[in-house]
Amino acid sequence: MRVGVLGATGYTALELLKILVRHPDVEVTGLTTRQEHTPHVSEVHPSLTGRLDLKCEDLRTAELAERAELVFCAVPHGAAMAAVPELLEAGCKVIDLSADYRLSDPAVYESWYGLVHTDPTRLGTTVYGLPELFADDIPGKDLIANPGCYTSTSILGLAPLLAEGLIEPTGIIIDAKSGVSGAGRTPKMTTLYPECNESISAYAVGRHRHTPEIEQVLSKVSGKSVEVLFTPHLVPMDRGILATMYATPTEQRSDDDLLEAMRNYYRGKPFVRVVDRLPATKDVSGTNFCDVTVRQCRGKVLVLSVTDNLIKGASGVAVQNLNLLAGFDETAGLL
Ligand SMILES: NC(=O)C1=CN([C@@H]2O[C@H](COP(=O)(O)OP(=O)(O)OC[C@H]3O[C@@H](n4cnc5c(N)ncnc54)[C@H](OP(=O)(O)O)[C@@H]3O)[C@@H](O)[C@H]2O)C=CC1
Ligand SMILES: CC(=O)N[C@@H](CCC(=O)OP(=O)(O)O)C(=O)O
Repeated sequence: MRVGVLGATGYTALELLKILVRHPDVEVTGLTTRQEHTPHVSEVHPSLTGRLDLKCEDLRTAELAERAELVFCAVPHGAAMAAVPELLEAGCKVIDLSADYRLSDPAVYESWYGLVHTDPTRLGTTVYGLPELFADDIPGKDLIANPGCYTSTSILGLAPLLAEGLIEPTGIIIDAKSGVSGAGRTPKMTTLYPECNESISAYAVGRHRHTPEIEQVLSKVSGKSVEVLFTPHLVPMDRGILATMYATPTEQRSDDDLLEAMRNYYRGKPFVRVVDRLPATKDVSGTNFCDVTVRQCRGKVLVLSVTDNLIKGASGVAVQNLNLLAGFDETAGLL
């Protein structure tokens, strides 16, 4: 399959390209940037030197659609919805790494993102590309909304317990920590080295836009209205997310019972590992794995979940979605 990347100079694009160049069923045929001087991809991403011989070009959407059968949109929200309709109309399949097609209600999108959605009719019908939950909906689709990084990490930890009715759907606390690459390569004050090194801080308290995404998906999984209090933190490391989550059990159960429920839920899912140990971000760094565990402590259920924000949180799951969409082996390029 010929594939292109819109926004090829960013961090998720780099991780995508590192996976795609070793994918047996894919050829990368188009890369875009808004930069006028058409840099070779190895200038932008030196680690790709000798692995991909292609320039990043300021291609029009229609030109990208001519070069590629499927396009990964690795641009910020807002920019994605400006390109996706034209790509689809030109016959391309699209996997959108941004948040533009994840929420099902345009009004919810507008209130959390502060933007009017310019393609609202596709919300609600677009598949949410978290394969561990929605794999059956992905094959053959034209557009996949790739999940957010905090969201996947949190949802994969909580979904089995909610689906099996083992925890209450309200009062769930998600305390999540992310490495700085989660904020992208585009410079921002908060991600300057002296601002974030040797420091940990919470941000977007009570108003982070992954809140409605987590609630939407977990409500679908549990069949009940799920409410979470989600607090993200920036930690001084390159990559990785740890979500520490607290919930009220519906009845007291042993750790072994809870772990067993998780293991049953993820049986046959190659990228979720239910572990006995307390997982660390290093355990999954550079991989498409999500490691999860669960404990019962002082009358609460405690769930720990880790991912690499750029792989299982973005580019790895995007390739997993490509594999399912196109009928390739689900793990192709990813193990
Ligand atoms: N970083 C992460 O861990 C995760 C990111 N995501 C999402 O993936 C997408 C890409 O993120 P990431 O790679 O981190 O971001 P980066 O900031 O690293 O890269 C974004 C890319 O998009 C291009 N770009 C920026 N603004 C615009 C615009 N207005 N129109 C067109 N192109 C633009 C830039 O390229 P140029 O300047 O060369 O044109 C740049 O290469 C975002 O939607 C992000 O929210 C999702 C999950 C995790
Ligand atoms: C550390 C950091 O800044 N992380 C990003 C989340 C990245 C992500 O998944 O963003 P989208 O949902 O927009 O795709 C943030 O909090 O905005």
